[in-house]
Amino acid sequence: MTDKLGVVIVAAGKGSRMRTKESKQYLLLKHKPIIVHTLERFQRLEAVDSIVLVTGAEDLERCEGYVAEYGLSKVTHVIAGGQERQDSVYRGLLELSGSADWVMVHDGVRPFTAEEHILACLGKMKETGAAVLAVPVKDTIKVVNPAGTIEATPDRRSLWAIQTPQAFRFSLLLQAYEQAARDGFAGTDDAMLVERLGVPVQVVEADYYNIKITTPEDMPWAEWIISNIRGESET
Ligand SMILES: Nc1ccn([C@@H]2O[C@H](COP(=O)(O)OP(=O)(O)OP(=O)(O)O)[C@@H](O)[C@H]2O)c(=O)n1
Ligand SMILES: C[C@](O)(CO)[C@H](O)COP(=O)(O)O
Repeated sequence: MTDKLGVVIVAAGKGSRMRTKESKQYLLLKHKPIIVHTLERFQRLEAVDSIVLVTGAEDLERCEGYVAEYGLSKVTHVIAGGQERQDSVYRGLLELSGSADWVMVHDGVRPFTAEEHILACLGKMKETGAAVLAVPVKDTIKVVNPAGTIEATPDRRSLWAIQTPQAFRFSLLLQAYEQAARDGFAGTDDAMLVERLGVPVQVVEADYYNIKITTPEDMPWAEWIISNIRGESET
């Protein structure tokens, strides 16, 4: 059996919560677009065989330009995404079909995942078939009803904030996406689609620097992380 690892990096969102004219994945950090920082993290991993970059239809040429300019030789496909993240991931999976045994899905706007955490996620995936990075929540979380009244306080020890990469046996994730499409089910991450098949997904603890750049206040934090913790020489 072969052991090929494909990566789907999704970057076809509009970044509406960032409220910038330019989509957030193209904002610069240390003179380089965020999406390039993210791609470089996976490009340098020996375990990765190929990367599918999923982007907006209007940004295909720009992204192909980045692939050439930054020598991202593992990016084998640059394709257009869909309306929702789930549609974009599904299109990426279809490109890898037949060439990958394992797959990692990653948000294009998470440029600071530590190499040791990606490798730990891969290790757990090989052992169990499905693993995702996450961190324990630091706040007390409440369930609040539409009238603004607290209904419950879940035990914090069981709550984790889920990140990417999310890593799976390829056939399992494809099956989960096909089933979700048949059922018209929309989830907010990849694990949800696998969970609903009744297949266990393992959580691997990462760190709080693996942020998804989402809203304007994330940018100064991202600048600080890249300057102090996850520069190009750090992993
Ligand atoms: N149709 C979509 C929507 C999202 N994404 C990608 O999924 C990742 C996580 O999504 P999120 O942070 O929610 O990005 P946006 O959808 O761009 O943000 P917003 O919801 O603020 O518009 C991002 O890398 C984003 O580009 C995608 O590929 N295709
Ligand atoms: C997949 C994800 O990164 C997990 O935290 C996240 O769900 C994706 O985007 P969202 O639109 O911010 O939920």
